[in-house]
Amino acid sequence: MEYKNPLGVDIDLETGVIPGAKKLVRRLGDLKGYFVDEKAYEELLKENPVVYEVYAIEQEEKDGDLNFATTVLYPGKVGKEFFFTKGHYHSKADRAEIYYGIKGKGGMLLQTPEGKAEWIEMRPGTVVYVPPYWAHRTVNTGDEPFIFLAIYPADAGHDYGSIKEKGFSKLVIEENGEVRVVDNPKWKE
Ligand SMILES: O=P(O)(O)OC[C@H]1O[C@H](O)[C@H](O)[C@@H](O)[C@@H]1O
Ligand SMILES: [Fe+2]
Repeated sequence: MEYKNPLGVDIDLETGVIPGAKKLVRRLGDLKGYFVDEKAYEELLKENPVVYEVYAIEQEEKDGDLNFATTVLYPGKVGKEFFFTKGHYHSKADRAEIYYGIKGKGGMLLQTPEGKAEWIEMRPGTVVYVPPYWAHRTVNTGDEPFIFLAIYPADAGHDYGSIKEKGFSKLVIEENGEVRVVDNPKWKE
């Protein structure tokens, strides 16, 4: 039997950086078609800001193993809609996930394949359980970076297709200075 080495790393709780992790950067340009207000999207695209960064420690895609990653989701809006992560189902759809809020303010939109949506607020210390089969997207509803940790099965994979095409049935927007979760007018069943 060949054993893997255990690993301990310290997440920088101010910046979300995991030393030695693989860094992924997603700019607004990587999120084409994701926001409802296309005019506001094109306007902000001139600056093409970084929307989020992911620091991941990933293992081979094997049953039984675990990956973990921090995400630094920057504050901002496209029209009324707060910045969010793409959102995905797992390729192995029955794989669950755990999120843990580290810094800032936001939440998670979850959705079943039938379009039933849930919104869970997250702040530092919040643990969110993502059950099998639910798509999940995080949203920054504050004015500082929203940083969280996620732990997920190494063989879960990311299935972006249906969210990219259809979006979530709910939007998280700012209206009169308040955070609102409203029906998505462009949602396609
Ligand atoms: O992949 P996205 O939907 O863009 O979300 C960004 C990332 O958020 C978390 O860190 C998850 O653990 C990652 O698996 C995911 O890739
Ligand atoms: Fe996931």
